[in-house]
Amino acid sequence: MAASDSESDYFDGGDFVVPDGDEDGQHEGRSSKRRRIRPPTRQEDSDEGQSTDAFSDMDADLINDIDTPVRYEKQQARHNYRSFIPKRTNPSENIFVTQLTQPQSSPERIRGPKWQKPKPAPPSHVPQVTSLPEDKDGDISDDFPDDDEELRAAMAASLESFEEDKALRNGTSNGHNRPRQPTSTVQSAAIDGVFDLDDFPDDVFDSSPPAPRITQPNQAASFSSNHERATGRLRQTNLFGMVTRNPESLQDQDPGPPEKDEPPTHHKLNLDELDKWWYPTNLGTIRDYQFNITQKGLFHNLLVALPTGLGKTFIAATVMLNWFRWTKDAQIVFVAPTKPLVSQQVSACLNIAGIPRSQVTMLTGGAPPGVRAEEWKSKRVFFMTPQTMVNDIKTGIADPKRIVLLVVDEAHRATGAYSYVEVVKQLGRFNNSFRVLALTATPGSTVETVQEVIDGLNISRVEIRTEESLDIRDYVHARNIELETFENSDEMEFCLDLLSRTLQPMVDQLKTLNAYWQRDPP
Ligand SMILES: Nc1ncnc2c1ncn2[C@@H]1O[C@H](COP(=O)(O)OP(=O)(O)OP(=O)(O)O)[C@@H](O)[C@H]1O
Repeated sequence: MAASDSESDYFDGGDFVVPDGDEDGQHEGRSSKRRRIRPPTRQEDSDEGQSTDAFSDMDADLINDIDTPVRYEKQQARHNYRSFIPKRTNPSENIFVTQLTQPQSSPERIRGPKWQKPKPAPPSHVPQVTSLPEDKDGDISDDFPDDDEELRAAMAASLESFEEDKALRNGTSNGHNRPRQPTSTVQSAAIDGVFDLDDFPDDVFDSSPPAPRITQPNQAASFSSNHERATGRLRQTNLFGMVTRNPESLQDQDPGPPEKDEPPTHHKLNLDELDKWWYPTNLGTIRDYQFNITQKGLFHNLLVALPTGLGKTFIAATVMLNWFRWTKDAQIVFVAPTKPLVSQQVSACLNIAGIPRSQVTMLTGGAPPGVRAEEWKSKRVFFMTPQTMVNDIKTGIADPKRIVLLVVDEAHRATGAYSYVEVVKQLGRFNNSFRVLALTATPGSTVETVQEVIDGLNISRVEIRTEESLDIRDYVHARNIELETFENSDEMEFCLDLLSRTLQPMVDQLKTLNAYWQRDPP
């Protein structure tokens, strides 16, 4: 497989290219795919409105840093981005691939070598075998491992194709009209072992892609003449005349998923931004796994299972930034299970991505409904708990049709009747055009639990990495765990006993309500 093929597979079908020069070579393997572009100007963000004070829970430094136009401009200047422009309009297929270092392929495709005895060629193509040595009974000599007519036919076709290749490369013929060598001569050469290495295509000994295409000798010949003339490329065959895989030959056997026939989204799209997506580079090195997962998250309802500390928030912030830019007034909601987590994620996201502060708010149940209603009308990015979100949808404060992206933190909680599931259910009732990005470090201990999360959040694709995954190994720090066991002192035991006795009446009460099953307090 050519290097460019591998790379395009790696980048999800080579969908993203740099439109013009200014290549940035600082990240290996990406020089032709990415370029640094200028940060957004004030003009570009001019429709973002004014900042408000509804963000009272936020980090004071953060607010100081971004709450005035001048400071915001400075903050934007600090952000660096690269933009990626899809070559195709339908950049990725619905194929489940979790290890992006492998080429994308349908899961049902047979991998590894596959060999099938060639079927006999039709009579008109069956070569003469007059030159094959025979013993006195007319049988083929034992010098040949197999006396199979089909095998000889295959070998003849294979040799024929080498001749075609040679003729093509010498430019003496187009391979289609060239005068045919008498078959018996070709076979004699095979028997005498007089192959010229120059006759082999350059890539004939390259390691082949997994499953060679099974082609009949006569098919190989016709493939050669049509395909090679069409593409100007040589094909790779093995000694049995089978054509090995190449991207063109895959098309007829791996059509991919059917085209989706979806109605267009009701969200107002920002046509100027639709042809590219942005990837912040202000954190430093581009990490391949983050880049690949982010790209998937933009186009699929994605469950990301990534160990702690590997930058799930960065992925979320980048997906949010792009949906923010792609749409004109659609809303983005980031839900986290607790208020402290929500607050932490606001700061982290705003520090990473260049979403304008004036469009962001954090809504908690503590804010009066009037304030919340006002925020839902005027802001585009919301950080909140799922319970608040459900309430706001049910009370009509939030318009579920305006939501274009839902980011779910600690997504493993999305089971049973947890509010995450309810949020997705409520959104789905009114809105058939919203993306879900679910983040977790611990997707679940059983397949059933993970499936429940997938079902509960309408997930269509999963990206899982463990600490052993190849593409994250460089970023996982070795842990040195030292275990020390301490005995409780008498004083501690006394306190525990007192606490236990205090809790006992409540535990008994819970037991009678069938809400707790143990005899003693935990
Ligand atoms: N590409 C990157 N380059 C440098 N630092 C990064 C990059 N991505 C993330 N980080 C940093 O790694 C740290 C952990 O990131 P983050 O909190 O997003 O991880 P997480 O996976 O969300 O963790 P948790 O599971 O605890 O929520 C942060 O300090 C963040 O700034």
